[in-house]
Amino acid sequence: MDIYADPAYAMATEQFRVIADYLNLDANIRERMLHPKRAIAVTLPIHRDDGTLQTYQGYRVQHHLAMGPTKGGVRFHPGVSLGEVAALATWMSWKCALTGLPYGGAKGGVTVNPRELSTRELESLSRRYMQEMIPFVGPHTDVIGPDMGTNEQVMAWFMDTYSVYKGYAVPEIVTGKPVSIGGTTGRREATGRGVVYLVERALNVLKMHAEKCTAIVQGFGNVGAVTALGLAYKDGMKVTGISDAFAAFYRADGIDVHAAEKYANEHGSLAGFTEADTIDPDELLIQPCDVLVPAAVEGVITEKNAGQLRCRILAEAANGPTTPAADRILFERWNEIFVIPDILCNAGGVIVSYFEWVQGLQQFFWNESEIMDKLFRILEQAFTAVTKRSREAKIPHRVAAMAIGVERVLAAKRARGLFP
Ligand SMILES: NC(=O)C1=CN([C@@H]2O[C@H](COP(=O)(O)OP(=O)(O)OC[C@H]3O[C@@H](n4cnc5c(N)ncnc54)[C@H](OP(=O)(O)O)[C@@H]3O)[C@@H](O)[C@H]2O)C=CC1
Ligand SMILES: O=C(O)CCC(=O)C(=O)O
Repeated sequence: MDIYADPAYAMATEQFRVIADYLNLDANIRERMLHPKRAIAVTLPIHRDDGTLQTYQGYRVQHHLAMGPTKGGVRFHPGVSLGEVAALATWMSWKCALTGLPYGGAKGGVTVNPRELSTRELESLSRRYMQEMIPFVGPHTDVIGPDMGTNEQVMAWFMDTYSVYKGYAVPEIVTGKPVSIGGTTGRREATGRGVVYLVERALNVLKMHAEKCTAIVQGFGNVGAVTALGLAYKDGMKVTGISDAFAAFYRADGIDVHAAEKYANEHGSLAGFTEADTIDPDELLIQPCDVLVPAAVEGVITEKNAGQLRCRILAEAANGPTTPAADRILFERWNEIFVIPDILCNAGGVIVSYFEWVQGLQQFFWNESEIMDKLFRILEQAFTAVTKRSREAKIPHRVAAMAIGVERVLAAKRARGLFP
């Protein structure tokens, strides 16, 4: 659809076409399954600290409503567009269905560089975004969570704005919020810990030993940093490469990831980190390693570099890191590169968000080991289902993962009589 014209939406559309062909879906069903149910675009005016009024563009896309409320994060990033948000919402649908969560997919975003805002400006923007969304979201309609550029504090402002409007605390409107206001233990680390768990499962299938492996992680935010720390200090891997939006680093003998984390926390980015050599960010992705983890933006594995990747496992922690053209190359290399597709690889975040929502609705809280046990059980089921389907049908992991998700959404829509 033209209103969603964007490279990310073109990717989501093309990926869906591959699955629809594989599942032999007829044309009417394809249309009905792919296009988002609702798209909301809002203008967000805020007063800057210098007294000027500035407007930002915000979005929320709710992909389908057949299985429960919609669910997904809100992204604050300069590259946000309606089409990107629609793509991310679509991927959320397949991810939630693959992992058995009772949700349709959603995503939100604001076209802004949050680094350019003061804390007061960021609070104003976050509150205004939630104010504009109040008619369209709710604990049983659409449940908001974090994504790139947003964090626990932003979730707390969202929750407070919604609760003040309602007149009572509604923690279950938002997940990824601080534990002090009804957040869950384990959400902050959930996505990265899920990535680490799935990498361990892939190593197990490939009969590889973590302590003999090297890893490169692109992106050093919530997901990338937790993943790099887990691979290094839980699994004993040598992390030879890391990067963020400002700089990329490589060290064949291994990077001290704790030192990098400390540096990034103190300086706001990895730029200027001296305990590894700088490297061109594009070159970083094609260095030899056992595990490559893109954990930043979409479309970084392309037809240009897919043939040059020298990893054994590609763990897609980011949403949509691999373009369809790159995918075709990876399909040909599927005996060389074990792909953990994004909708499986980064599902730990939304799974623990689901636990947070359930705990909020019940006002009954679980401890961290209960959360992690339940998280790993769901990831294990999804990993087993994807690899089994792939093995039996001789299809790549992404096709298997998406096919399971799409089939489940289709089954729900059929059961409700949404198709004639
Ligand atoms: N947070 C979550 O729970 C979930 C996140 N995801 C996905 O994981 C990915 C990362 O999200 P998250 O960690 O939350 O986001 P954060 O905002 O916490 O971190 C993003 C990281 O990516 C870096 N980055 C941005 N652009 C580039 C680039 N072009 N090259 C290299 N690094 C870059 C940022 O650098 P800098 O800080 O310098 O800007 C930052 O280190 C996204 O695709 C997101 O959709 C998926 C599931 C759940
Ligand atoms: O926890 C959430 O709802 C956000 C998760 C998310 O946005 C994602 O999985 O991409």
